[in-house]
Amino acid sequence: MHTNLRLKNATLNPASPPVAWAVRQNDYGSDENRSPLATVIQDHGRLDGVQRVLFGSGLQFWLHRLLFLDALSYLSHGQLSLSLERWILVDIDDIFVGERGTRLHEEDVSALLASQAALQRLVTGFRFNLGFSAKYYHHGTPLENRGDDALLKNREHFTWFCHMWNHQQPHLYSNVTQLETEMMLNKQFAIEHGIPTNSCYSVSPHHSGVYPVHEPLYEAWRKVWDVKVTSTEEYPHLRPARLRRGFRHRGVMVLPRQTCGLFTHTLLLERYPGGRQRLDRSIQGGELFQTVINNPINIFMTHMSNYGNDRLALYTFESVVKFLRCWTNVRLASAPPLALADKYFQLRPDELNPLWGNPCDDVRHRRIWSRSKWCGSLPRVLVVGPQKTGSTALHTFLALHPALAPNLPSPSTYEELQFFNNNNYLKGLDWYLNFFPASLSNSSQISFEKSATYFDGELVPRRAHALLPTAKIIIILISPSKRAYSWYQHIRSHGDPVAKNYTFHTIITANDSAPKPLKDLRNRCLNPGKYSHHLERWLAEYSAHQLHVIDGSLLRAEPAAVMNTLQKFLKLTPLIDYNKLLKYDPKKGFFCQVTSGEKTKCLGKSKGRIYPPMEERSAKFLKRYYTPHNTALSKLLVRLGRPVPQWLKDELSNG
Ligand SMILES: Nc1ncnc2c1ncn2[C@@H]1O[C@H](COP(=O)(O)OS(=O)(=O)O)[C@@H](OP(=O)(O)O)[C@H]1O
Repeated sequence: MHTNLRLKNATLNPASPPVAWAVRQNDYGSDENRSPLATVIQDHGRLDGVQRVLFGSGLQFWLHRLLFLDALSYLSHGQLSLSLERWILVDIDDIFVGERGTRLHEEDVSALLASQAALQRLVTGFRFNLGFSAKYYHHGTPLENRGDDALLKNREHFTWFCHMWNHQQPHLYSNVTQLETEMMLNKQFAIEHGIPTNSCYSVSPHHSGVYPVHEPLYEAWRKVWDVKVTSTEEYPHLRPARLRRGFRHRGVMVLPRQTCGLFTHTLLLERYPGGRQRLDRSIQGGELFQTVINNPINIFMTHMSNYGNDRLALYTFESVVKFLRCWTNVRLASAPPLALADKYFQLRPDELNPLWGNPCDDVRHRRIWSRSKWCGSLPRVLVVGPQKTGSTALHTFLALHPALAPNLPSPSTYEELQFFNNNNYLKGLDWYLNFFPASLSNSSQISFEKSATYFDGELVPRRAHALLPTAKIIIILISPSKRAYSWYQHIRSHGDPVAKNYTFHTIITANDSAPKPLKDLRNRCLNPGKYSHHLERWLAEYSAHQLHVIDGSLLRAEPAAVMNTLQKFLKLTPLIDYNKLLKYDPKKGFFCQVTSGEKTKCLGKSKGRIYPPMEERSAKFLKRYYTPHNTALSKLLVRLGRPVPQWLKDELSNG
């Protein structure tokens, strides 16, 4: 079905009359596109009850894309519909910054106002949003300086936001005070010239400091300008554009910015890269048009110089808006950034929490990443737990290896950083990086981190993979029943009020009508032991060869053998003989680190506690409870070609 002709002659399904179909001839666009395009057919599905919309020529043709969206909405009875509301904000960046000879004259400002008035008739509430760097005010030719004055004279017709005073990239400043001082200069200028200072919006030259996050920028913005919203094309990456997202950090909402094809180097319509035809294609159904169709909220960045000369930007926006109004029913509107940010995160609340990537994994990000920071020392090994499986012992053993370096201890979370699983993550990447000093990245040591709560943390695998995609993940598994009991003893001895009030048996057997604190404790006690479920979540992010599963019973009984295998998995050199480093301590009942001579250094009292054995009825309950999970674990380990630990075989035996 490639032409109208064939389509006309086709009988889609003779037994299913009438077949409604639509034919459109592509009479729009260049000559090469003029051949008849077949097109879209609707099958009412009278024969088999399945309604269909069939496309004859793929989705390359822009109109077909619109029809495809309509078809989805139609066939799903509106359930797969996009709203027709489209929000547009056009930032004009670099006000006063442009080079001499490229800046606005008085007539350009008049044209800007006229164009804004024309756009306001098509886009409700439209106003150009002007970002200024005041250091360059009056730095043009005499005619251009009159252009600067015309902008200021008409200031109340526009909305305004601060850019950097001197257009300097914020990541080049390591000092908040310096940034604040320069922002204050811009603010002073705004106050003197009656420019409004309350938009709560700002952007940064070349996205510097916004993402990857430069903490001093966020701090100075908040202090000087009360910035609550910014925008960037860089989160998580520039490309692909359709995957750009927003996030919130330190109270600043970062919105994704879209590309409109206008840059500082695109000064003239007639010299547009690829020719005017290319820009027209983008406007008339192409990239720019599709961008507005695909994004409910569009923030476009343009530059002062796009509005001078032959006023490329005015042509672009007026044309695309007219085209959209002509060919679609979208309702175009504009609003100040703060209102747009609220709308954006109402639509996408799941994006509020950021997902930090490694700035060094993207060349563009590396360029706007402060020189005073580093990323080479980020951990390449994560010991993820779960809790009470011997993770502290393993951490101590790993730290004995000369090729490995643990993170610095945290004063607030002690030996564990607990970055990926809780609110420390929202403190930002710098917080985490500070535990892995830059000196590590120059040495031959590999850094590692152990936080035993990572294993079952819902968000952890995804967050860890975003930052450490090549890391090796180490998991220790012991009998989930024993783990649950050890955990109960652990929190009880830490004075947990619920654990103190209830027996282990009451907690594990609590049903869903039990009081909430009891149910919560039951879940925290039992859920980490659903090993296969959590392993699958890790496997959804990391490939199997990055995961190493340790049998916790072996770690306890034969740590040297376990460490030997682990060293090979981590490809560590030199291979260390742990038989020389560890020794069984009969008093402690565990292997401990050999210090001098016959002496050993063991873990503290909180590891290897003495507590009564588990009640028989609890052991029976847990064995039944964990059977489906243990069965799934056994199958999973076989599927991965990993050994099935003896404790797992025992748990699955009938005895
Ligand atoms: N070498 C050595 N020394 C001391 N303890 C050892 C060792 N090997 C394994 N274990 C077992 O580790 C249990 C504590 O596990 P974790 O370190 O993962 O606990 S925590 O989650 O970090 O709190 C701890 O659990 P409890 O016996 O219930 O205290 C020990 O059984």
